[in-house]
Amino acid sequence: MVKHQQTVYVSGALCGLSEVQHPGCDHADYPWDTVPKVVEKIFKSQLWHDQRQKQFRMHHTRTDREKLEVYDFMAPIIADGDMGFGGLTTTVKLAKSFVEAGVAMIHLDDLAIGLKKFTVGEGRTVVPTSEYLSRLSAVRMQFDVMGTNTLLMCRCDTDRSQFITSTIDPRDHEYIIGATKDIESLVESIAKGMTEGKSYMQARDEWKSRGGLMTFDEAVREKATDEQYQEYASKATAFGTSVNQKRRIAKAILGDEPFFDWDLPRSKEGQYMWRPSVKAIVERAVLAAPFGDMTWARMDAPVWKDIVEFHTEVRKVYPNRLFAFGFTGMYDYEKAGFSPEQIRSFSDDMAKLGIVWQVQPIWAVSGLNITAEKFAKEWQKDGIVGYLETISKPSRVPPIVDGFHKPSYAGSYLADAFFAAVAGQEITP
Ligand SMILES: C[C@](O)(C(=O)O)[C@H](CC(=O)O)C(=O)O
Repeated sequence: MVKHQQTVYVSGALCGLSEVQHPGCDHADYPWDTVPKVVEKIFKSQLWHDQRQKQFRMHHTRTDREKLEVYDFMAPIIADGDMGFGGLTTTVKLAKSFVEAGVAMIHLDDLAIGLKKFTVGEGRTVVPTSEYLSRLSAVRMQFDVMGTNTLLMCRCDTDRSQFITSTIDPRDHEYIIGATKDIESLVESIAKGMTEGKSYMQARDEWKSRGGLMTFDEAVREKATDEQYQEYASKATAFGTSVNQKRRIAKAILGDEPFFDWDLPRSKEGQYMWRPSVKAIVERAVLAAPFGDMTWARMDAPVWKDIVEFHTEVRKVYPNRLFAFGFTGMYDYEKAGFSPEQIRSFSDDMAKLGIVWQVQPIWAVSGLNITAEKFAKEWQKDGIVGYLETISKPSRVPPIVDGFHKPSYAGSYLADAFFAAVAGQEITP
C-alpha cells in the first residue's frame, strides 16, 4: 500500500491574487516576502491546531483518547519561490525568509520576471542557463549557511517558452531563433504595420512569415548538402557550441555561412526568440540537479510523450531523481489526446516515472469560489435552512469536518485552560 504524504502548497499565483494590497496575474509582481509571510501564517496555524488538539486529548484518559481523532496538522509546506525576484541578494533573502517561516521545500524557476503576455500567446520568457544556475546556487548557499535541511526543487519553465532574455550563455545558442532573410527588424515592422492600421498580432505574424525564422543549425541544414551537413553536425552541434563557433565551422565547410541574425526577431522588450524543446529542458534540468533535491519541468499542456521523454532522459543521468508535476488550471486533456481512462490513471502513470509530488496549485481559486457561490445561492433560496442542509449537517457526519462546532476546533478548551492555569482552578466541565 503506497502511503500518500499530504503536503500544503503555497502558490505564487494565488498569493499574488489574494495576499496582497494590489492583486495581479501570476507575474510575480508582488513583494518578494509575500509567499514567505503566508507560509509563516500557515505554519503557525498548524502549530496552534496541533496544540489545541493535543490539549483537548490530554483532557481525557488514555482509554478515552483512543476514541478521539488524532490528526497530523504538521503537513510539510511547499512554496513557490517563482524566479527568485530579481537580484541574487533578493533570492538569498527570499531563501532565508522561507526557512525562518517553516517551509519544507521551495521551488525556483528559470523564468524572466514580469514578461508573460497571457492573451497574445507570447507567454513565457526564460533567462540564460547561467542566470538560472546562479539563482539556484544562491538558494543552496543560503540553505547551507543556515545549516538547514530545507529542500530545493529546481523548476524549469522552458517548455513552450518563446523567448530568452540574453544570448550570453552558449549552452542556449542551439535554441535561439534568428532571421535568415535580411529584412527590417520585427519591432520596426510592427511599428510600421500598426501605423498602417494592422493589429499587433497581424503585423507580428506578417513579419514572421517573411523572416525565414530558424535556429542557426536549421539555417545551415537549409544551405548545406547532406554530406556537408553531416560534417557540420559532427563538429558544430555539441552541447554548448556557440553561434560564433558554428559560424566558423559552417564557413569552413560551406565556403560561406548562412545569413542569420538573431537581433532582427527581438521583441520590444529586447528578448530573443527561442525554440523550446524537451531536449532543452532536459539539458537545463541535468545541469540544475546538483543544486537541488527535486526537479519539475513545468508544462503548459499535458503532452504525454513529452512527459515520458523528459523524465526518462533525466533519469538516464540521475536514475534516482525525484520529480514534481503541476496540473495547471488550463489543461485540456481531451485536446492533448487523453482518453477518460488515461486522465483517471494520469497521476499513477506519472508516479511510475518518478513524479512523486503532484499538485493542482490553483484549486483554491475555483474550488472556494464554487463553494461560496453554492452557499450564497442556498442562502438566497432557503435562508438559514440552506446553510443547515448543505454545510452544517453534512459537516457533522463523521469524519467530522473541522469547524466551530467541533469540540476542540476553535480552541475553546485551550483558551479556557489558560484561565484555569492563571486562576489556579479548573473551570472547564
Ligand atoms: C504553480 C504556479 O507557479 C503557481 O503560481 O501556483 C502556476 C500555477 C498555474 O499557472 O496553474 C504555474 O504553474 O506557473
